[in-house]
Amino acid sequence: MKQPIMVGLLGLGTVGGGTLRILQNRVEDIAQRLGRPVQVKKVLVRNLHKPRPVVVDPALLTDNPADILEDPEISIVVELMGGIHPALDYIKSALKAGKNVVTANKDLMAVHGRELFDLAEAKELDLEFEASVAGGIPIIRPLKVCLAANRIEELKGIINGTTNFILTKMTQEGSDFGEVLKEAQALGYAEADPTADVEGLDAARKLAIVASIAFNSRITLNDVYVEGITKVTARDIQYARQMGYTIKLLGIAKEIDGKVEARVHPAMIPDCHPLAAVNDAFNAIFVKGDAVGETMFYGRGAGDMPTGSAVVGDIIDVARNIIKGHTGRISCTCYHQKPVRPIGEIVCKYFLRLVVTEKPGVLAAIAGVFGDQGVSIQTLIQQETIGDSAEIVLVTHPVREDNLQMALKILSDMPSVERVGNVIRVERG
Ligand SMILES: NC(=O)C1=CN([C@@H]2O[C@H](COP(=O)(O)OP(=O)(O)OC[C@H]3O[C@@H](n4cnc5c(N)ncnc54)[C@H](OP(=O)(O)O)[C@@H]3O)[C@@H](O)[C@H]2O)C=CC1
Ligand SMILES: N[C@@H](CC=O)C(=O)O
Ligand code: NA
Repeated sequence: MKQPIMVGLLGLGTVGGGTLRILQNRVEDIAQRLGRPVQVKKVLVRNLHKPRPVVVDPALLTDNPADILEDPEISIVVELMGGIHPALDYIKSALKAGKNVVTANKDLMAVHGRELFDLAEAKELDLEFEASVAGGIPIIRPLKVCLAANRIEELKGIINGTTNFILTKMTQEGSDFGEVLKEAQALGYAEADPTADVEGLDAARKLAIVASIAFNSRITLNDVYVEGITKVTARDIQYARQMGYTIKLLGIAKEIDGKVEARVHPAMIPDCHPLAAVNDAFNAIFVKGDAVGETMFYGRGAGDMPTGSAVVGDIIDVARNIIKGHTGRISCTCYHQKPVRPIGEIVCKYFLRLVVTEKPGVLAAIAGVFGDQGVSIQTLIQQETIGDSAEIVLVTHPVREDNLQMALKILSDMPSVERVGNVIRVERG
């Protein structure tokens, strides 16, 4: 057997554990596929004495990054630590030292992607990151390779497992938000800081990465409009069900008239939409291309083995490129710089819940404000009296977001409007 391809792992937590387990389980098959074995030479961790989720020879573990970054035998560095620092410096050092890189780190790729690609390109090295978006679901390579013939028009999907798990349990079992979040953390779905999941940042990072590839234009985290799920209440879910809708945290990116729109927020989607049936920690992404039409990618978006599956797929691909002497073949595909459409310019329907003082003429006054701002009401769902107040629940016709926000601002300043209960965008499908 020929010399092994040597790998250094940075991190042995949830994803590192899954990755190492798959490499151990598939060692012979991988060697057969490549004609050369892949061997993990060192694994960087913070705490050498912590129990590990996988059987690992203690001699492999190190807490010194130089044992990997400065080892000339290691040709693939696999970064599974997460966060920006020190992961960014380690990846840059690896690339500068001529090592190929595989990473699952969306925090980094959504902000520092350009810089890392420039380094990799200059050295003709691979920088692969399939696990960074939608865990085990193949989406980066399909967009870069299999769908390269298309002009992508739209991407729409559920790209955060933790929030989908929480919303599913709240919808199906009426569970409490905090309890389900703890469960998602125990299952290894959540980020080290789960605020990134529930506030929509994790999904926004993933959307920035896939939108950049889909529209061949660099979209960074700052370009993505973000709202998380913390304001979604049992009452919103109950109204959605009554109307035949399901609430999901969606990532949506579109190119319209040369501008790219990228947003992450809770959305109501019809129960008959395929995304409404994507439950628990599963993810799904719709991609619409001008030649292929609609495609949907579905699977597990988080967890040790599914994410490890994507990481090991990248390792095998990089190893093959090393063997054939053509690393760096598929690099950055952002050769345009398209303007980003501000959220105020989007047009959609809105579900609104307003709490107002119960007295004659209030509904007419609200309708007047909407009329002045060009917001037309499609359906008045409910007007329920609660003590001295009334809850008005309605869905608008499609309207520009700027107009809706102006109407809400005027309404909030009216003494008879006690509060805006919630505003949720309604996606038609
Ligand atoms: N969890 C998931 O389902 C998914 C995660 N990802 C991404 O994968 C990456 C890893 O996530 P996950 O496995 O969940 O994270 P964990 O927190 O479970 O694991 C992180 C690992 O990195 C090590 N580590 C962290 N910081 C340092 C440091 N400064 N020096 C040395 N070692 C360090 C930790 O060491 P020690 O164990 O000693 O503390 C630990 O082994 C992240 O970028 C995440 O966003 C992507 C898709 C899905
Ligand atoms: N925290 C993430 C993990 C995968 O990227 C999620 O919940 O989807
Ligand atoms: Na993926």
